[in-house]
This record gives sequence, structure tokens and C-alpha cells, in this order.
Amino acid sequence: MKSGLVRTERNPCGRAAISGRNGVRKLLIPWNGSSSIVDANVDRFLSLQQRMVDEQSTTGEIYLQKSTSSCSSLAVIFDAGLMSGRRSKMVKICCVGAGYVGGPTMAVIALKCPAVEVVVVDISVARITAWNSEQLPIYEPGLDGVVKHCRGRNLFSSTDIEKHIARADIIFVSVNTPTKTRGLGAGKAADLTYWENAARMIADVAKADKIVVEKSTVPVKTAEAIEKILIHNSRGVNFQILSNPEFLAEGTAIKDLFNPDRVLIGGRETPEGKKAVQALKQVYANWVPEDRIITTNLWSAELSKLAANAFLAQRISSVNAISALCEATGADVAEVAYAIGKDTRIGPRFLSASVGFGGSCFQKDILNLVYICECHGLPEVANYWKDVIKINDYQKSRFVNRVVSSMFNTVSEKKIAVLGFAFKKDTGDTRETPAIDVCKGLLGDKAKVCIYDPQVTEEQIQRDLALNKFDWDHPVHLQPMSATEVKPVAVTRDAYEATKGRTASASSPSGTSSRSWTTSGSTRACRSRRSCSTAATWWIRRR
Ligand SMILES: NC(=O)c1ccc[n+]([C@@H]2O[C@H](COP(=O)([O-])OP(=O)(O)OC[C@H]3O[C@@H](n4cnc5c(N)ncnc54)[C@H](O)[C@@H]3O)[C@@H](O)[C@H]2O)c1
Ligand SMILES: O=c1ccn([C@@H]2O[C@H](COP(=O)(O)OP(=O)(O)O[C@H]3O[C@H](CO)[C@@H](O)[C@H](O)[C@H]3O)[C@@H](O)[C@H]2O)c(=O)[nH]1
Repeated sequence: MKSGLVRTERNPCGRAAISGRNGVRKLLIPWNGSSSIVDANVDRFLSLQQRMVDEQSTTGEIYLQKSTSSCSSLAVIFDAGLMSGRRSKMVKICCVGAGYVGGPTMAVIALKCPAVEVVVVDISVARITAWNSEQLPIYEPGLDGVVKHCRGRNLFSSTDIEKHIARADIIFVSVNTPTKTRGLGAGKAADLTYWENAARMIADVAKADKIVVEKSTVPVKTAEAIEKILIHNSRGVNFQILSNPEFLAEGTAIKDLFNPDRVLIGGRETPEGKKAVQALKQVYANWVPEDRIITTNLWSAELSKLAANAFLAQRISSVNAISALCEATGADVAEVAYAIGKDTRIGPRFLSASVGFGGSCFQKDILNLVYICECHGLPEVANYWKDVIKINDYQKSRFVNRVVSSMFNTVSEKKIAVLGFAFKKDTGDTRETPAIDVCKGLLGDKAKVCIYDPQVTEEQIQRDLALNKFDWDHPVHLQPMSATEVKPVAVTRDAYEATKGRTASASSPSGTSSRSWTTSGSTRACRSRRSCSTAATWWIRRR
């Protein structure tokens, strides 16, 4: 441990007490053999001091630290044991789910908290193998450096889920919460199968108290159900459930995690719940300023995540709706968005008209919100949010229709190049990318589609175009695809090849540096026709 990570104070007794940013996480004990801890915030640890000193040689949980004073000292890292008053030791975190959220979030926690051991576990052998290899399973700017710095030190990836759950003090659950495809609430409600499996496994293997953190996006009140599963099967183990939704956006995940607008932690308002909230807060306090760590009750935290995504998506649908009117009237949606965004009450972000929002979150989370509203007898509220999705679908089909109608009402046998397939730039993630709907729309009219995206494999593209709605959000999509599967489109690793002999081309969200399927002027794509129906180019202008 480096000195200088912590603040030194001199207390009235003249003994050095050093605390982390929040006062209690790291302490220096002046090392004189019988040592004493001085910090008003951690009275309870006074009685444990001798035990901590005793354990130094056997457990490695107390760290020698060079203090700024002349005497050397011991730094003691406190752990989730704060919740139960257990002895102090190195905090062990386990994250169930090594995906777009679990992977980067845990890598950043490991980087920012060198004294915390972080293990990410997953049922997907392929994913864990990739996390342990040179080729990480997801593309995210800055991620490689963070993982390579921490891997093998305090960051590990494993398929031995039971072992690492059993050892952990804090368990993050970051598994898929897809939209249900069958049964009650199909097409809207969240499918909590993966979450439930994780909770049952935690209950089965836990032999000591645990803090279980909802990292996945879940319906409000999920913690209550999870609590029931855990407590019912606990055999005397104490579980505290926290909601700590993730707000990172793909493509900027590392930046967002390093410097989050806020970290939200919801917990039970009991003494044990509050202690658990504090324990998680201390992890984030290693790098997040305290005023950005918001604590709420469980239900507010769960609902805030769904509400935040609904608000963001609603802004995009609003500007996309205006884009249709712009096309009808000659107004320019970029100019309109700029003008309204200058109003400080509205603000400029998330006002770029596009072919529609994509990604694994917005649609899924709004559908989930709609379902919750319906279940609570709030059909008007449900319909309000449903329209955000309706406009999004309308925007995608409107785009396809304009391409087709402007090419003499058919794209049959016409080659169309699609530059970029992922749902936005700086990611290889294709989940719910609007490119799927656009390609399917064009394929429906028998176009010959050729796709180029440097971050997405051909296998992924072919699979995306063959999958049924919502099936992408199940771990089965991580399995290799059968070689005999039908290939509806051509995929190339060369952008020039994609456009060679094309009749039309469209650059999609991930295409070169474009942020989204932004369009020129209005949502109108500009067409430059070379000759009759066989040579037209659709440009969706880059920003
Ligand atoms: N992707 C994002 O940008 C983002 C941002 C914020 C929140 N979220 C939410 O976070 C959650 C995870 O999203 P993601 O994008 O990381 O998904 P993902 O599909 O990339 O990762 C989920 C992982 O969980 C694994 N898994 C499923 N069940 C498991 C089990 N029982 N034990 C161990 N591993 C299991 C899967 O194999 C998969 O690798 C979702 O609820 C999502 O809505 C996602
Ligand atoms: O002005 C805009 C901004 C975005 N988009 C599109 O909206 C989609 C989503 O973009 P973005 O929000 O940047 O990416 P996500 O990774 O989906 O992140 C969202 O979803 C995550 C999962 O819940 C949340 O954590 C993030 O806070 C939230 O921004 C993409 O298709 C973008 O092209 C637009 O069309 N216009």
C-alpha cells in the first residue's frame, strides 16, 4: 500500500490516526508493539485491536504502511464486517455476471481499491476464458489497460461460481434481466430467471453474512423477492440486500465509472441495512466524492434506474418525433435541437435525432416500466411510456420506408452497404441495434445487404439477423453458432468492399465516428442519385 492514499491527522493524545476519504476505511495504527487505534468513528474497533495485531502474521489482513511520521505504522483495511461487527480483513468482492456491466465495473473497483480482492464469475466458459486472455470479450475504450493492470493482482475471473460466492463479503449480481418472451407479462415484464438462480446459489453456499448488491436493472420491489429467497434458505446467515444500479453507457463505460455523475445505493432503513449501505459506500468512496454517493431506500434506488432510462429514451423519441415534422415542413431538426437545447432548463444532451435508439437497455427497461405501471393499475402512465417505444419503432420503419420509396418503391436485388452494425460508436455490442430492424426491413424487400463493422464479427451479425425478438438477452447467445445456420447478409472486413457496386449505402451508429444514426438536416437521409434506380447513395451524416 502506498502512503499518501490516506489523510494523516494528529489527535489530542498525540497518536497518529489516519483515515480514508470517509473517515473509517483505512486506519494507521502507530506501531509500538501494543498499538492503539484512535478514531472516533470506529470506536467498536478499539476492542478488536489486539486481535487484529495478533492476526497480522497469519492472515495478511493488516498491512505495513510507511507513515508520514517517523515511526512506521500498520494500515488496517476494514471490510464488510462493518455490518456485523466482525473482525477486520481484506474485503472480498464477487460479481456474478461477467458482461458489459460486471466486467468493466469490477475492473474499475479493483483498480481503485487495491486492498479489495475482486472476482468476477460467470456461467459462460467462453466469456471467462476471454476475460483471462489477451482478447477481452467486450470492446470498451480504456478497458484493456485497466484489466491488464489489475488482473492477477486483485482482479480475477472464474467459472467456479460457488467457491467465490462462498468466500465473498459483498456479492454484486450483474446477470441478464431480459424481457420475458413467454408466460405472464411476455413482451414486457423482466425475466428474473437468471437473478433468481444467482440468489438461490448464494443462499445455498453462503456460510457467513453477506451483502448482496443488485447491479442488474430490475423491477422495483425485486429486492423484496430476493430477500425472501435468501432468508428462506439462509440457515442462520444474515443477508443484507442493496440496490446499486449502474448508469454507465457503453462506449464510455470506463470514463463513466471513473467519474460517475452519481452512485446510487439503496438499502433497508434498519440499523443492519444502514451498516451495509455504509460498507458499500466505503468501497466507492475510494474514488467517488462523497457528495456524489446518494443513499436512498431500496425502492427509490430500483425505480430511479428505470426512470432514468425512460427519461433519456423519451428525449430521443421526442426529438425523433420532431424530426418527422421537420421533414414535412422544411425545418432542420439539428437546428431545432440546437435551439431548444440552448435553454438551460432543457439542456443539449440526448437531443440528436437518429434512426431510433438501440442498445440492450432502453427498450427493455421501458417495457418493464410499462408492465409495472399496468400491474399497479396505472394504464395512463403505462401508455405514456409505451409511446416512447412506439415512436422509436416508427422512426426505424420510417427510415426503411424512405429508402425503399425513394428507390422506385423497391430495393429488390439492389446492393445496399451498411457501414457500422453495433448500436453506437465505440462498442461491438449489437443488442437491439437499429441496424437489425433496418437490415430486416431492407431484406424484407429483397435487398442485397452487405455489412461492414470493424468491431463486430460476421457470426454475431448473422446470428442477430436470425434471432427472434428478445432472444439476444439470454446467455445462449454467447454459445458458438452452428455452421449450417442460414446467412441472410454478406459481411465484409473492408469498408470499400462493402460499398463496391452498391446501389445505396447507409452508415449506422457504429459507422466510423458517428455517434448515432444521425441524419443530415432533418432525419431525411440525403440521396445522391447517379442514374435511375440503380445508383443511389444514402448518407446519414456523421457528427
Ligand atoms: N449493458 C449496459 O450498458 C448496462 C448498463 C447498466 C445496467 N445494465 C444492466 O445490467 C445487467 C447486465 O447487463 P450486461 O449488459 O452486463 O449483460 P451481459 O449479458 O453482458 O452479462 C450478463 C452475464 O451474466 C451471466 N449470467 C447469467 N446468469 C448467471 C448466473 N446464474 N451465474 C453466473 N453468471 C450468469 C451471463 O452468462 C452473462 O455473461 C442487466 O440487468 C442490464 O439491464 C446494463
Ligand atoms: O441524442 C441521442 C443519444 C443517443 N441516441 C441513441 O440512443 C441509444 C443509447 O445510447 P446511450 O444511452 O449512449 O448508450 P447505452 O449504453 O444504451 O446507455 C444507456 O443505457 C444504459 C443501460 O441501462 C444506462 O446505464 C445508461 O445510463 C444509458 O445512457 C443509442 O442507440 C444511441 O445511438 C440517440 O439516438 N440520440
